[in-house]
Amino acid sequence: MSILAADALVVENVCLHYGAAQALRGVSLQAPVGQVTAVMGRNGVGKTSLMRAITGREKVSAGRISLAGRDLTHLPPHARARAGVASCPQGREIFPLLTVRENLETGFAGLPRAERHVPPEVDELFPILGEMAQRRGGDLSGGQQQQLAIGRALVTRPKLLVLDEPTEGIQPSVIKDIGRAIRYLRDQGRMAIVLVEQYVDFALELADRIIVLDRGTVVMQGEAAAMDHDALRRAIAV
Ligand SMILES: Nc1ncnc2c1ncn2[C@@H]1O[C@H](COP(=O)(O)OP(=O)(O)OP(=O)(O)O)[C@@H](O)[C@H]1O
Repeated sequence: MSILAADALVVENVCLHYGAAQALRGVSLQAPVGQVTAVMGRNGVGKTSLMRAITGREKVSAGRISLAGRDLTHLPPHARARAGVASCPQGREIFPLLTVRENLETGFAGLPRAERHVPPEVDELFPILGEMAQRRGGDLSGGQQQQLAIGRALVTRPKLLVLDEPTEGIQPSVIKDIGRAIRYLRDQGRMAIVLVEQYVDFALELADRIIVLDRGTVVMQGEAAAMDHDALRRAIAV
């Protein structure tokens, strides 16, 4: 394994079980700050399970997860959030009855009082959130909800941003906005970004590193630019 930046996400030999069924079998990966690490693979290979292991929503049965040198493996999700882990989960989990503004403010919980404001980059990246500040989360389109989920994650000033299929069910113009936002956040160099993505062109456009899972194990990984894209497409083709 290569020598790591001290602020990276490091996943080592993680196993995860649902009862007797094993979803992850010794998965290891590293996601450095200032890079997008895309996790790809067919349906049901364990991508969401890996994201839930990283955010603490599922307990691992073996292995270790650390961020910036801090062991997170046995911390509950709220403690990982305080340690810098933010997630935009599959399904987005917007609070439908809260306003857009209130949804953003739910990100304040783990912050010191002086930092409880929405960072200006959220409005710059997603102006629609300002325009719709008083609308209920449930009234937003899927694409707007995805932007809100990313905005809410940014409110927590994360060191690690986990995005589980942000393009799923979203129209092309909003996919472009989301891609632009991810690229901007990567280039700011303040956070590691882990992206689960089925949409190959979007992943190839954004990813610095790609990891392919199959049946709970890593079957390909490397720098996106150096990868054989045809082999990649074959590895994830349904
Ligand atoms: N809560 C659960 N209980 C039992 N089995 C589960 C649970 N969640 C996922 N699984 C199983 O674990 C395996 C990995 O699922 P997971 O959702 O992590 O895959 P995925 O690659 O994210 O799939 P998709 O692309 O469809 O979201 C699958 O066989 C799935 O059926």
